Amino acid sequence: MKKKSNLSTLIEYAGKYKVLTYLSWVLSGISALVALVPFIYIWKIIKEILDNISDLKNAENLAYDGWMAVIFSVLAILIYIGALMCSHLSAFRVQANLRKTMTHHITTLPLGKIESFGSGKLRSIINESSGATETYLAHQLPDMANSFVTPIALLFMLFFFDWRLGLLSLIPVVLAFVIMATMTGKRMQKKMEEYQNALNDMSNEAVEYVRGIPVVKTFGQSVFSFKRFKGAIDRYSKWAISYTKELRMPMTIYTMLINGVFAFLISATLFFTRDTITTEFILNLIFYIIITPIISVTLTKTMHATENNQILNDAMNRINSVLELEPLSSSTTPQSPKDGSVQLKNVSYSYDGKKKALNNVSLKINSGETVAFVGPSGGGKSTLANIIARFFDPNSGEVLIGNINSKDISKEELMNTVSFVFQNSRLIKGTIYDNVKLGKEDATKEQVLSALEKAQCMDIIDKLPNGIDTLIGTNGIYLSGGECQRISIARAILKDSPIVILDEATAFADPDNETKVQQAFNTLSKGKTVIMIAHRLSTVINADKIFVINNGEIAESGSSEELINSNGIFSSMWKNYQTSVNWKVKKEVVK
Ligand SMILES: Nc1ncnc2c1ncn2[C@@H]1O[C@H](COP(=O)(O)OP(=O)(O)OP(=O)(O)O)[C@@H](O)[C@H]1O
Repeated sequence: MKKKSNLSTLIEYAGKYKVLTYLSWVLSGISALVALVPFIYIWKIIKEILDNISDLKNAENLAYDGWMAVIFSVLAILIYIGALMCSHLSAFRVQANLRKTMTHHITTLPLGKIESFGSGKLRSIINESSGATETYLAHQLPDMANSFVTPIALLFMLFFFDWRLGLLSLIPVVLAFVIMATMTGKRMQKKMEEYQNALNDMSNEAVEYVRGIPVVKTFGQSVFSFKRFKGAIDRYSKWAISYTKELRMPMTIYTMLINGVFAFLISATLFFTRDTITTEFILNLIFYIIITPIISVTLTKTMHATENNQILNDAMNRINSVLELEPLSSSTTPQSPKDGSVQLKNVSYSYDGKKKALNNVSLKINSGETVAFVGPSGGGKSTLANIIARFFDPNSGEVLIGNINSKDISKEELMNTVSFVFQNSRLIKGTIYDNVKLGKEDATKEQVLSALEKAQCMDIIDKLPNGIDTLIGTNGIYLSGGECQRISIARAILKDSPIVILDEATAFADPDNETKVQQAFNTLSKGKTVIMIAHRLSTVINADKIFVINNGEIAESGSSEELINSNGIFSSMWKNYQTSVNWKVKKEVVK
């Protein structure tokens, strides 16, 4: 099947408004034609002046022709405005529909894929790339229709008035075209690509540099940290200098040819018509001198058309990179989980198709059990928890929630069955009430307050100016990491799902916060199946079962007592932990 061009794909997004896009081209083309009519009246004016040079009183039509030139100029502008109105109406539709399609598509994607893609990149594609399509459709396309019609009409006019002058004025234009082709060919497209890369590189390094400033300041590394940023600037400037040098000669010749058509015309015609010069010929010559600069304007617009197409292709490639992300499959005959158990059967997963983050993992967690995933950093604990919450589907194997394959449970029911409290909980920009109510749409204010109380959040509410109706994220009202996590726990308490996954924070700023988060966790966990991604061993000791995850596999499993006595990975982690606790205690005593 023939692949649709980016432009036709884009126009489809206008729906029934796409007719306006076509209309804008037609109007813009007509405006280009009408814009040439005043030149004919100018020709008539010059003719009348030359014919009546001895007594200008006889030139009776001067005022009429002058007015006609003005009327047609205004008419051309009005038609062009009409074209732009049509193109804008359609382009805004396209932009809005593209954004809607992309945001809707994002809601169907696995959460893990969105995280991997990067929220910054997604935001930039939704805003900027769709914005680029609006500029293209609203302005550049009608202009391109205009600059397509103008040269054809001009060509016709050039040959109509005097074919010899027409031919002469075309010589520099053809030469300019040849030079333009060398400047926009394949090699130059590659150069443009290099330019985009150098630019991206420089802006990435700039962001990294700014991000790293606190570390740089702390460690007094100002010169070294600037090195990479400077390297990117140097690479860009080297590219810019070589590009400019390469284009220096063709660009100079191009500009001279395109702007010097009139000079060429004068000298060439004077040379060829030394003996046979007539008034009519002078008239035509003046007319050609007036009209040929339009060629340069149109040609320059054509040159930009290539650049505009490149920008559109780049935007469409980015938009497609989002739309081509595969959504989560959903079952046509969804089933409900039978209980709060979790089972994995031979689950494997790889982020990049090469290295396995999980390798043939099988495990069973009974309803109501509290289990902990522990193990070295990068072992696969988070990946395992993400697969259970269906942030990803495994490459092979099955995940059963309440004895039902998670793919056969509707997305809504799965969300109601599994709660995930993240380590770095992010809150949405809204009131505390809005944030907690996300856990249960139809919750009453009393239920929200009770959840906040159970999650040890009352001290947070008390210090906020408007209590639970305080808008967070604005007016200098921000919460600490531990406070955000407690609000998220309140949300999970309100949701009251049978399975809870807790990604434990690695460190707390103060002991009071730590105790409160711990108490909130305990309340949330009551009567639930709890899966804890544990980063600190102190919290896992009471778990019913501990799974030690290493290199994407379950290296050991059992109760803390069994594992401590088995001389395996957990046992050595435990010994290290004990030593560090003793060390801390001794330090306290010495103080
Ligand atoms: N989004 C991602 N894209 C690519 N690779 C990833 C991604 N997330 C994790 N990985 C890789 O998968 C492997 C398992 O990582 P995972 O985060 O599951 O480990 P972890 O045990 O939770 O580590 P930590 O305790 O440091 O959080 C690691 O090799 C990691 O580099």
